[in-house]
Amino acid sequence: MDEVLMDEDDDCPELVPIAGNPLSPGEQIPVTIITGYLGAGKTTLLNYILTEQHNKRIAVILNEFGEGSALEKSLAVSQAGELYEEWLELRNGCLCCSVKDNGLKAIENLMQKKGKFDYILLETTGLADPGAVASMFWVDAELGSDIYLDGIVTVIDAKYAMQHLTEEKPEGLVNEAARQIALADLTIINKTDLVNGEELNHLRDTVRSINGLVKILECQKSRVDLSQVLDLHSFDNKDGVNLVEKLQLVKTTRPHLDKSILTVTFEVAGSLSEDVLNVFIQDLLWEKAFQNQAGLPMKVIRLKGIVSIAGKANQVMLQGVHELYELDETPQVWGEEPRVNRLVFIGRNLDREILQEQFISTVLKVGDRN
Ligand SMILES: Nc1nc2c(ncn2[C@@H]2O[C@H](COP(=O)(O)OP(=O)(O)OP(=O)(O)O)[C@@H](O)[C@H]2O)c(=O)[nH]1
Ligand SMILES: [Zn+2]
Repeated sequence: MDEVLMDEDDDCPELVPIAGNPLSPGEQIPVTIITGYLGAGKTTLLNYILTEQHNKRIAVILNEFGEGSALEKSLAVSQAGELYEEWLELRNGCLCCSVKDNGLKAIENLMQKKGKFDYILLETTGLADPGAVASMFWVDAELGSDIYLDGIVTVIDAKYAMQHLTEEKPEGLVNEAARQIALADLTIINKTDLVNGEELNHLRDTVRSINGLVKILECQKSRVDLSQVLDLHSFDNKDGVNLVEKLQLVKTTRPHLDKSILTVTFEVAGSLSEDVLNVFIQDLLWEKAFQNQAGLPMKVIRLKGIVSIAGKANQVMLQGVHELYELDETPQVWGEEPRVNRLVFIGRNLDREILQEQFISTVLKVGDRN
């Protein structure tokens, strides 16, 4: 086991070099964020992935507030069934905060010195907002990092999830368990041994009512098919699945819980001016300018879409997490059929009709329909 030393004069932990292949430039490594409420089964999932037979060299970052020094974070690397462990020493003990300063850099340094990982899994603490962690990796990838965000996986405790989801929060505060589901690209309902079929159905319906986009797996002891967890490509379009087809299957949901998060989706034909589309998104995400019928501001947690930009032959993908969003041209070319913008919003106080009207009046008013 090698020590990772923190140089007092340096923001970045210094890592003890170990022989390995240096990272070849331009090759990006996926990171999957594993989130979920306290005790849901995140660590069980990571341990399962580390010990399961696979041909990937997976680095796992456990972000636990354990006993003992909160300044040490374990970084486990599994290769060909063998487990290596590294320690990341983080200045303020919280990976969510320190990833930004030095954690990410530490991972990159570790790869430079120890050789490339094929995959990184990062467990966030039970109460962390995965959106904040996700945003960092996302922004960093844009800046030419070696790492890209593959997806957010939320582990759900079959027995206690409903209790967590229905917990009353002070006005204005988001229920953390619901937020973790809203942000998920994949949810794993774990501990199905502790509930009956009826309870499981109710939980599944509730998860679906929050996030109309998410894939749901069910298991015990976090034993899931790894091919369903890794390489989701949730933030890019390299999974080979046509996003248009995927988004077409999404339905606007009815909230199961009071004041809860829900999914809203609509489609509008025509092509948009990119500038005006930016105005709409910024009004929604940054200015919180749109209100529902009760006069409450719409708050979007996750946003996904395919839009048609006037003058562009290719489809453009829209992705958003909290206030961060991105428009990205895809390799997919629009066909002969009329172009349709398809958007999916997950958040609070969302009203499909009002949102669609706002979209039409902001974005299509400039008369550049084709
Ligand atoms: N009955 C039952 N218990 C499980 C199952 N999966 C995990 N557990 C247990 O649930 C407890 C919590 O599991 P962890 O994997 O530590 O959960 P975690 O999400 O990492 O927890 P924190 O890091 O504390 O938030 C452990 O005692 C596990 O053994 C399951 O499918 N059924
Ligand atoms: Zn854990």
